[in-house]
Amino acid sequence: MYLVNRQEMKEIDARAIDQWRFPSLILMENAARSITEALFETYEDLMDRRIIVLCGPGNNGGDGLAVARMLHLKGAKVAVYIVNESSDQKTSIDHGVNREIIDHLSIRVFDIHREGQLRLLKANLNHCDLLIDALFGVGLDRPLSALVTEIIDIANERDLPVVAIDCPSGLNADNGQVEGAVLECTDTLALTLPKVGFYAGRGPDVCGRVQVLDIGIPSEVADSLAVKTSLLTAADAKVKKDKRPADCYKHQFGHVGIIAGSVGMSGAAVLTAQAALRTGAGLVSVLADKRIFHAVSTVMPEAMVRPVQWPSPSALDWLLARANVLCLGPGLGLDEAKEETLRYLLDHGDQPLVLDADGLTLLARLGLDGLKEASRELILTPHPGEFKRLCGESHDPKVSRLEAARAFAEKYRVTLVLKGFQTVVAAADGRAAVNSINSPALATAGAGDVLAGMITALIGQGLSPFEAATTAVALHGQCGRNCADIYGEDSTLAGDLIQEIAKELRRGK
Ligand SMILES: NC(=O)C1=CN([C@@H]2O[C@H](COP(=O)(O)OP(=O)(O)OC[C@H]3O[C@@H](n4cnc5c(N)ncnc54)[C@H](OP(=O)(O)O)[C@@H]3O)[C@@H](O)[C@H]2O)[C@@H](O)CC1
Ligand SMILES: [K+]
Repeated sequence: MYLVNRQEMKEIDARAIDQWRFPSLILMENAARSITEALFETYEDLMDRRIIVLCGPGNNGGDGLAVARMLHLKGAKVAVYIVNESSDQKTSIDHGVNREIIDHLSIRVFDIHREGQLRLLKANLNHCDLLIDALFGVGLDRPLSALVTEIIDIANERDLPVVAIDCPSGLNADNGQVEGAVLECTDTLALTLPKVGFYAGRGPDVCGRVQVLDIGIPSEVADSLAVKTSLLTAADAKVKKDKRPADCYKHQFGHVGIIAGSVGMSGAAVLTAQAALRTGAGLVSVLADKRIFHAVSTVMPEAMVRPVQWPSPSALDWLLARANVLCLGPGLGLDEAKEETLRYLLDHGDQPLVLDADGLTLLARLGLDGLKEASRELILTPHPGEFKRLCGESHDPKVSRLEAARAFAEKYRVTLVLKGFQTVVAAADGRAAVNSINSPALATAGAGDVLAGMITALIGQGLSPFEAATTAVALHGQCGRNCADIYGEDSTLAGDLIQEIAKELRRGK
């Protein structure tokens, strides 16, 4: 699903109106109907609640007025407060139309133009059971005024359920930043598409549950725009590849080469390889330090494990001659021999290479300058600490994770998987995706090794690095959610995730 910024959303609305000839009032009416339906679905006792709709002067406020009308006509208890402090009390055209309609109904409508008029709102908020936020949507383009800030502060103090129409007021839909105040919402009902700001900065704290509502704009309108950002949802956890033919053989499904594990970290090699096998890799070869060879090979009879004394160009040549994709790093260690191993691999072979964990620390030591000229596709999977190390001096904590990941991937011509809550995947061509399939169960040792194995296996089966990374990230998140249900968030093991890969892949067929 596309994830849009303000400009893109406005452009989609404008094209729907100008090129697809949808009257904007019809879109507003559709929006209000979808929002009203969602409210009834989300709050079963909606008819018993005392509802306040806070409206701003623009179309977001117009949505609020139309929703208030629909709720009122269904018999709900609604009061409307319209906040408009512009000197001439100007409103958008569609806001004006909806205001006229509502003025002919028996709904209580109050105008607030200045601070002295807040007394009634304050009193009514004490007896309110649901607040609908229609102050500002994607049109918020400057810091909030003192009046609006005060209203938002008063509402936040009440600890009420708050439903945002399109976007929580005060949240910058481009980057999740907040200047001054933001209305803390229980639910955000996003119109047409989710906004980038929900998944950046303060967004995740203030949006609550996000639902995306259809308001009748055909999907072709968004397709006609070159939107480069997407949101990974459950639909992305399905592997987009053909069903295996009846007469298939293992060499059709890729040969994954893994360089991982060290004394004390043999499990990292095992988890990476098992995850690759469960994700459909036809063959998996592991180069493992000879001191952990037995530990790795005995628990994993399905993989080909070669004992190695690092550094070993001959072992790497052996792997390069066989594997069609490589993964280096999980539990590998950081000694000189490993540095030499990575250097050798960067200079030899043309298979896509996934660098994870220690592989990334080694890369940071070697320096990133050569990456742009690399003869192979590189996929880097850092957690925030490793990313900071990779960026070095250029790391800017003020830049959002999404934009930092996108800039890095473009600059170094790599696919970047910036892990964490709402993992970001970015491609060298500027595309990026944010994952919404999260689970605290994934915060466990070895979960990253599993993800690295999954990404590598999917590349081995022919998916592009970006496709493989986005699919694996969503699938991994879904496995985390399944494990949280089965074992609980606290007790999930990385190995449990691997069992879930099998169930999810079967389900996705
Ligand atoms: N277009 C469509 O087809 C559809 C749009 N839809 C809905 O419209 C929303 C976008 O509507 P929008 O563009 O009117 O912007 P909106 O979020 O209401 O805010 C702009 C207003 O607020 C004002 N203002 C801004 N910042 C301010 C501040 N800090 N402090 C005070 N005032 C401030 C600004 O004032 P101005 O700059 O004009 O002086 C203007 O009056 C969108 O999120 C969705 O909900 C749906 O109905 C579906 C169809
Ligand atoms: K809003």
